Formats: sequence, C-alpha cells, structure tokens
Amino acid sequence: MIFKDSKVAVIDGLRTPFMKAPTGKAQDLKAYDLAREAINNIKHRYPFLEDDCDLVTMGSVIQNASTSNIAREAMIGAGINLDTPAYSVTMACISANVAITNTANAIQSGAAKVAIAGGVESSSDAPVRISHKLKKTLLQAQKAKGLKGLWQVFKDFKFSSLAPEAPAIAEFSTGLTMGADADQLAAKFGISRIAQDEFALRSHQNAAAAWEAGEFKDEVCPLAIPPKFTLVVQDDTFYANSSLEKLSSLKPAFVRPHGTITAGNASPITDGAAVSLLMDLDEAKSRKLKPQVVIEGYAFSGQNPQGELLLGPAYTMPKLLNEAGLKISDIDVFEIHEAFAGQVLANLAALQDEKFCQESLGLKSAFGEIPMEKVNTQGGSLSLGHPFGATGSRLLTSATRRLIQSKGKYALISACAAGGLGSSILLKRIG
Ligand SMILES: CC(=O)SCCNC(=O)CCNC(=O)[C@H](O)C(C)(C)COP(=O)(O)OP(=O)(O)OC[C@H]1O[C@@H](n2cnc3c(N)ncnc32)[C@H](O)[C@@H]1OP(=O)(O)O
Repeated sequence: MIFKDSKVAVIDGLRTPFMKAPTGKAQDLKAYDLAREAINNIKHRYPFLEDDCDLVTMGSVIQNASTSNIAREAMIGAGINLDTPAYSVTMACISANVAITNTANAIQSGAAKVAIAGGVESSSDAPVRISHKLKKTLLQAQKAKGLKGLWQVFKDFKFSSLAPEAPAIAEFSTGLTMGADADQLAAKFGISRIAQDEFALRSHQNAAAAWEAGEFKDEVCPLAIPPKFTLVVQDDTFYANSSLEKLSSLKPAFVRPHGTITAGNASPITDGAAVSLLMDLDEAKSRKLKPQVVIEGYAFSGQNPQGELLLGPAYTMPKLLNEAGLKISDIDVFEIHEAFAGQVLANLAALQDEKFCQESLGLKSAFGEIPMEKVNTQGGSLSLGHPFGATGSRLLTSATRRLIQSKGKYALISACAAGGLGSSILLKRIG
C-alpha cells in the first residue's frame, strides 16, 4: 500500500530503556507501567497531547489479563484526556508495526489528526499458567457435592499436575522455538556460525558507539523503578566489550550440539515500551512542528510457518519497493529487526538468491544486495533488545532519526514475526 500524497508525518518517538528480562531491572513492573511511562514522556514533550490526541494504539504480544486493552489503560494512567479512543493490537513481533500502519491509515483517511502509536512488552510479567489437568480438577471440585464428590474428583489427581506451565517462545503450529527455527533457516541459506557472530558483534559495537555518541539522548527516557525509584537511563542489553573470541565460545542455545544460534547472536528477552507521535502533515505544520519525514507506505506478508517462519523481510521489502517503483539503491537507510543474526543474514541472502526470488517472490531475477553500510548502523534488536510488542516503534524512531541525519530521501523498516508474518514500512524525507 503506497499512500498517494502521504499526509502521515512522523513527528517524534521515544522509549523506555530496554532491559533484560525476566529477572532484570524491570522484573517488578508490569507492561502497563512501561507503556504508561512511554506515553507520559511523549505527553510531557508535547503537552497539547493531553487534550488534543485523536487516537492511541499500542501493540503487545504477551498480555496481562487485567490490562488486555493496554493502550487504553496506559493512556488513562498517563493522563491523556479520557475522550481519546484507544485500542491494542497483536501481530506477534510486528505488533507495533501494525499499530503504526493502522494509525497511518487513520491519519491519511482523515479519521485522526494527532495520534500516538507504539507498543510494549513485559516478558518479566509473562503469565505462568497452571496445568490443564489442575484447572479442570479445580473447576470440577467447585461443582462436587460433599466429601464423596471431592474424593471422586481428586482420587486420580497426580502431584505432577501441580507444576506450572513455563511460558515458551514457540510457534503454535509447528511447536518449534523461534531459536530452533532460526537455526534451521540459517542452515538452509548457508549462514555460518562465524558470519552470525560477526554480525552480532557489529550490532553490539554499533549500539555501544551510538550510545557513546549520544544518539539515544532524546529517544530513551529515564525510568524510575519503585520502590526506591532507582533510575535506569540506558539499555542494559548491549555488550560494549564483546569480542569474537567470547562469542565463538558460547554454546548453541536451541539446537544442540551442532546448532549455530547462541545467547550471543540471538536477541535477548527484553522488557520495554516505545511510542511514536504521528500527525496529519498540515496539522503538524499549523503547530509549527516542522515535520521532516512521512510514512509513504507499507506492506505485510504471510508465509508458511513451516520453513519460512522468519522470512518476512525477504517477502515484504521487494513487495513494497516494487509497489513504490523504487530499487534497493534508492533507499538510504535500512532498519531491519534483528531477531537472530542468522535470521537477518538469511533474509539478505534470500534477496540475492535467484531461485528463491523467482520461485517464492515471482521475480524475474534476484532482488539484489542490500549494502551493509546502510543497515542498522546504530545497533539493532540483538544489542538494543527486543520487547516484542514495542520493537516496531523503536525501528520507526531509529529509521526517522537516521534518515534525517543522512539527509537521504528514503528509509525502509522491515521485520519478521511469529506466525510466518512480515512487515515493511517505507519512510520519505520531505524536509
Ligand atoms: C520474530 C522474532 O523476533 S523471533 C525472536 C523472539 N525472541 C526470542 O526467541 C528470544 C531469543 N533469546 C533467548 O531465548 C535468550 O536470550 C537465550 C536463550 C538465547 C539466551 O538466554 P540466556 O542464557 O539467559 O543468556 P545470557 O544473557 O545469560 O547470556 C549467556 C552468556 O552469554 C554471554 N553473552 C551473551 N551475549 C553476549 C555478547 N554479545 N557478547 C559477549 N557475551 C555475551 C553472557 O555474558 C553470558 O555469559 P556467562 O554465562 O559467562 O555469564
């Protein structure tokens, strides 16, 4: 979908620090706290949002049952006027992407002029479920009559059913973890362990350098964590002193003993929230906000989770660029979600693979090589972390900043997601 004369201005974006989960700094916070803080910060930066916000949308993957519409609860908590509608979306790791594109549609169609779109994830607050057997037994016990009835319910109950079901990052339809799937994908496209470790090292070095250079000073807002209101000011997900030696010493995390994906070349489990402020272009100008970037269009895809689970970028980048009439060389900035180093490299390899491009994308020849010097130059999900529902908003903020800095014309954001889903969003600099 390419907007004709896009009116969707990307005004700003910010996020909480991204923090390792589930036993990290944010372990006592809920997704609600993180989302509220992100919205609160953007409201402080643009005080008119308190009364003049037409829509709030948030993506999230792991939901806390008491805040299933987290966008609404978080905006109420942040003091946005109660007459602002708010809804939450889930589309696995591209949940914020769909919050952003839905909001872009609302602005382009005139349904909204000023909107907050973003996402949040707290893996620390992941629901731990009781076993199905225990749940069934408890429900039957409620209906049991007398001691005899209770005995009938509990007589075959096994103590092993008391064990909770640990949450797993696994694909429902295949049963494979994301890591195991990415391992297979990397093998399929011949991505070596050393190539993955080198890419991971690059991500950590880029993130450390970007933090050092102050790139995130406007983007990452300090977070005060109760009870002592300990201030977290930086992501704790990146290794400034990583090395190939250390990375190559790490054992396979998912496929043992011969897998290539390790803790070092996988994105860490992360808590965090991010929001983007989107606005109608004329509205932004009338508020003297000097918009510099618009959302030009977007594409989503769905592939077979069996074998093509994490190939979303390979499907959506050509789809979107072809629709926009653009080539790889027209893009100045690429922000590609780094679920795993092997997954990013497999997607880039797929785009250079003539057979894949012909058979799977219906192209005449290979789509082409994406120049690495334009990809994730200020870090990516491997190093900055990946709070599933929030990453899309971080990608938008990074891509917007890098596009303005580079004085280029176009930026392309792309991400894969569980379910065999993919997303790409095209940005254009107008300022
Ligand atoms: C579409 C999508 O996005 S799909 C992706 C969805 N996300 C996922 O599936 C999450 C994938 N990641 C994970 O599951 C986890 O991060 C894992 C299992 C890979 C690793 O978890 P953990 O074992 O807890 O990792 P942990 O952070 O403790 O690191 C293990 C070791 O590696 C080291 N390490 C990790 N990364 C690096 C690095 N970049 N440089 C140097 N050392 C590193 C750590 O210091 C630690 O070393 P130690 O044992 O000597 O202390």
